[in-house]
Amino acid sequence: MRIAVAADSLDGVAARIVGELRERGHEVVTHGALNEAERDDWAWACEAAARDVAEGRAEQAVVCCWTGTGASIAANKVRGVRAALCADGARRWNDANVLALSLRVVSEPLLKEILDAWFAGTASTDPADVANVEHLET
Ligand SMILES: O=C(CO)[C@H](O)[C@H](O)COP(=O)(O)O
Repeated sequence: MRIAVAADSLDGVAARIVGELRERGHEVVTHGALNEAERDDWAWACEAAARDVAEGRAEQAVVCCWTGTGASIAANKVRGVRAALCADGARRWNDANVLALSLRVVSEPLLKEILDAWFAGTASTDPADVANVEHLET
């Protein structure tokens, strides 16, 4: 899978995310502090990763800032993106296509668990769940 990853700093598990995804066989596109050619402020970096998903250059994205909050806000302003701030059930109930992480809170062991759960998860096909997700596009 092609995955866009954005972070506003190299603190915490930021660089580890890229390594973990590559070890799982994914192709990674980097933004922000992970890409020296780009602006590293969270509002710009996380929007760029979200646009990769919305415009078909990536299937999923992982966006990070210190709290994860700004990352999720920046990603969710992009139409077609459903960013979840590291929340239980995000893939199944919300068909989320962007994972937002807090670099402050997430340890390396927790990062591995989150990435395993995220990429093993699939969206619910229950009509009520599908209707909720479709309504987000309207
Ligand atoms: O969590 C964040 C935004 O939600 C930022 O990572 C945090 O505010 C730090 O930003 P900066 O390094 O630019 O001061």
